[in-house]
Amino acid sequence: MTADRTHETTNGADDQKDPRAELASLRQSIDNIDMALVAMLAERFRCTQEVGKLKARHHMPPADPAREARQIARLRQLATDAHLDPDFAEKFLNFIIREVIRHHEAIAGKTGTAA
Ligand SMILES: C=C(O[C@@H]1C=C(C(=O)O)C=C[C@H]1O)C(=O)O
Repeated sequence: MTADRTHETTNGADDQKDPRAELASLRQSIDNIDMALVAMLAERFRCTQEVGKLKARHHMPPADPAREARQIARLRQLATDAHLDPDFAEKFLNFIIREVIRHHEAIAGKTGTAA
């Protein structure tokens, strides 16, 4: 995409900015945020894989509903404080946790008592 510079202005008013340049700039920020999200998710899954191995070794259940309830309450409060929809934040965390539990079940099934 090429930005058309003919609409550039020096006063910075939103309605006088080149909309294509503004869109490209916002998309650059979105791409940076997505990169950080992927890095953070990868790091979270690296930790939860270790938890899964630990649990399998010590015959602990893959899921911990009490811990999840505390996390959801905390995340909902954080979301509210950040002006993010807490229902969306809860759904997002539940989606991730379901995947983690699936990994833990797979680790327990694979490693059995010898993990
Ligand atoms: C990671 C754990 O295992 C499961 C996954 C959780 C998570 O992804 O945050 C939380 C609780 C457990 O159901 C844990 O027990 O801490």
